[in-house]
Amino acid sequence: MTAALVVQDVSLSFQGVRALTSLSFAVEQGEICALIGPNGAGKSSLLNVINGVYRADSGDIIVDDRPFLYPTPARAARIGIGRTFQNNALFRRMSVIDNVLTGLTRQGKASFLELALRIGRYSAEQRVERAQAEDILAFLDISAHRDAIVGQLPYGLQKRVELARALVALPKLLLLDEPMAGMNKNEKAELSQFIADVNRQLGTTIVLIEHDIGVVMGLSHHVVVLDYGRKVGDGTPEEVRRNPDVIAAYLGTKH
Ligand SMILES: Nc1ncnc2c1ncn2[C@@H]1O[C@H](COP(=O)(O)OP(=O)(O)OP(=O)(O)O)[C@@H](O)[C@H]1O
Repeated sequence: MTAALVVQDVSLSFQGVRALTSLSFAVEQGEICALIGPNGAGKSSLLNVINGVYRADSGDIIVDDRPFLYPTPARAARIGIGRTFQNNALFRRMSVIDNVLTGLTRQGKASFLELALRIGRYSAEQRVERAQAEDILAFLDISAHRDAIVGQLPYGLQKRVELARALVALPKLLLLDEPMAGMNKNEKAELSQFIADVNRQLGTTIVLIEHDIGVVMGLSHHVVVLDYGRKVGDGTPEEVRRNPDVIAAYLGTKH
């Protein structure tokens, strides 16, 4: 089976601080892979390398068997990589539907003139995009909030809107940076269910960073553990839970 993502010998440093050191692992198609590790282990940096926010000092990111050369976030979106961020990055004063539509802005083919005059491919594209956005709102059960101002919604719903925005372009690979951060138990259970539905029903491969080990064990098929930028565990949730190096990395660490 072709891996959806291969991280191959990736290293990254910031002015001499090593964030990632010779990191390698593979994520199979259709998997939910959790990245775990103590604060500062390099998890967010790794997501930033995968979707082209940072350029690795060395090593390769391989997506669907093809090296992802000269990565940028725009190129990542074009090859089917979607992303949410650790801190809610929604437009708080805009409506839910308008926020979700911003997840599609790079897809249109209408010319500048068509856009300016709102003619030709512009209106056809708008109809298609609107339908795509409505579909994803329905899938995540937030259609009733389509016209609500995002900043006025409860936090759990805002996180679901963020997921909708990342999903509206139907990415093959979805990167979620701490999607449950700041949530209570019920909100976590609800979002976990939606993430599992996305994975099963849309077939999206998912890589997520999560600190709540209970959520990780319940949701993921595969767990990769980082500590000080190095991989210290890689396997099924059960294998990782029994790995003494992983236990050592977590001992004395509050999560
Ligand atoms: N833009 C940056 N400039 C300088 N150093 C950075 C930058 N981003 C990350 N680092 C450093 O790289 C290392 C890894 O950080 P990173 O944020 O990737 O860890 P993390 O595992 O995501 O942590 P957390 O769980 O706290 O989000 C840390 O030492 C951090 O201080």
